Amino acid sequence: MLVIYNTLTRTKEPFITLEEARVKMYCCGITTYDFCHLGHARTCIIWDTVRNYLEWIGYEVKYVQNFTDVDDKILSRAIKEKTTMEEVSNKFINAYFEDMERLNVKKASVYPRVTHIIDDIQNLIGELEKSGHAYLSEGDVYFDIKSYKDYGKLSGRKLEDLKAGASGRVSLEDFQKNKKRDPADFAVWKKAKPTEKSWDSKWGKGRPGWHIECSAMIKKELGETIDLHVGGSDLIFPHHENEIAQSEAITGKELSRYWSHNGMVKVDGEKMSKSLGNFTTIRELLDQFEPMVVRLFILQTHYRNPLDFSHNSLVAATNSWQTLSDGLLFGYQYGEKLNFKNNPATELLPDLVNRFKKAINDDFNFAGGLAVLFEIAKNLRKESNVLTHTGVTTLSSNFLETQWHTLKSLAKLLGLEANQTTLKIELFKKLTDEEIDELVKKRKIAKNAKQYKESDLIRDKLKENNITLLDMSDGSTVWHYD
Ligand SMILES: Nc1ncnc2c1ncn2[C@@H]1O[C@H](COP(=O)(O)OP(=O)(O)OP(=O)(O)O)[C@@H](O)[C@H]1O
Ligand SMILES: [Zn+2]
Repeated sequence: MLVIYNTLTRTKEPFITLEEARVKMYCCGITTYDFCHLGHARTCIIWDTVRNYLEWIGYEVKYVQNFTDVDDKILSRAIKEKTTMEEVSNKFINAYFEDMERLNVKKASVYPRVTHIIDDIQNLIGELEKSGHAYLSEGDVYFDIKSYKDYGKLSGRKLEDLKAGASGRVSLEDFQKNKKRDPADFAVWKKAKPTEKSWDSKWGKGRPGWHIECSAMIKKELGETIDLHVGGSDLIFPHHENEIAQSEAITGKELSRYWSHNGMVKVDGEKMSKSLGNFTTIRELLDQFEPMVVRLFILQTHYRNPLDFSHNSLVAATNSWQTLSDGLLFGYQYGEKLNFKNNPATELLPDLVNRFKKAINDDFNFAGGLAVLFEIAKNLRKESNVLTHTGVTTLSSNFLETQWHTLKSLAKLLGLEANQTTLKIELFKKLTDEEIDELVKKRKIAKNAKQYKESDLIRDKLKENNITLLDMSDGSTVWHYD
């Protein structure tokens, strides 16, 4: 039985869905004003893996992730680059998909964008206003926090603390100017300056506030109550608290049964973030490390804990990936010699599967699941050494194939794959310098054409031949033997 830590109740609870065998899941996505960094990658990889797992244990999952494509930061970038918010957003949404594909993050079922659902957002604000939960003030519409008695239930914050501005995130300015009734009231609709991109509304020209978009998107795509709402822990307050207030004030029903939050990626103890300038973009990272190394690095730490990023921690993950990929490549290397049947319907080894499931069923302990995979990978590597040195193995071919198949299937579920390629590079064959140069050239062409799967594959294949590539700042690539 799967149990999940619920931020709302601060306990682990059995996961029981609203409808049998179905999960309605929502994740707060990115604001589209820059390339994604490792922090964003963590959030996306964790919830992608959760979604894969839920599907594997038999749920049909509708997974919705939004793009915030209206925001002050997008606007200021558009002004700086003399372009539109739409252009800026499109560029970074495309970049997002490229990065995620490389990290093996599956596409969500739907990606709503703020600019596509302005009508729904306005309708929701209209409902809030009509029911006395929101009020118009000088062109802005604010949510009236006092009108919702449960405010603070997710974060455990008290309204009195918020009033005192204790959180440091509540703007007192509008309150002091008498625009807001309460310091903690937040904007659901913001009046636009004449030069800004805006939409007509009954409150005048303006744009939606940040929090209201998620309430509107959830309602539109998933309904009044969902099973699982996820996101980074930095969003618990105020964003998720405000989502709850807006949605529940109207429906009187809970917005989500379970609230799950992943910990932050940190650098020297501080959140990796654009504003602090301590971030490493996914693409920068993938110039140095294989995508699977990044994915493994993330899954090795429990999702609720903070994750410290350093170059050395990724080097350590590279070594772990080497072990795992040795196991994952076993059948490709020796399958022919050992007469593997390659039957996709091969049963997985039940004992290993049960241990893997037991770990993950305990609040998505992927690290526990990985421990099972490492055990299999090490066994296979041992056999691989025996085969290389003696040419024979004492274990039955059937047993080895089932182990390999189990490893491959469970690793795939975690998004970890060491696929054989259509590229004709023979494993462990000594490549000539010319062959290596040719492959480096091919990789560059693939990279320039944004065919990252292909370019990553070439680098991985060279790595398997103990050749490391270094991308230099002048755009050239040099290689050396490890
Ligand atoms: N350092 C981090 N570690 C883990 N998750 C993060 C981190 N930074 C942002 N996220 C998550 O990524 C998702 C998208 O966030 P969003 O686009 O709002 O980022 P952001 O807060 O603007 O980023 P930044 O703080 O770098 O400006 C959210 O679920 C958020 O919780
Ligand atoms: Zn949200």
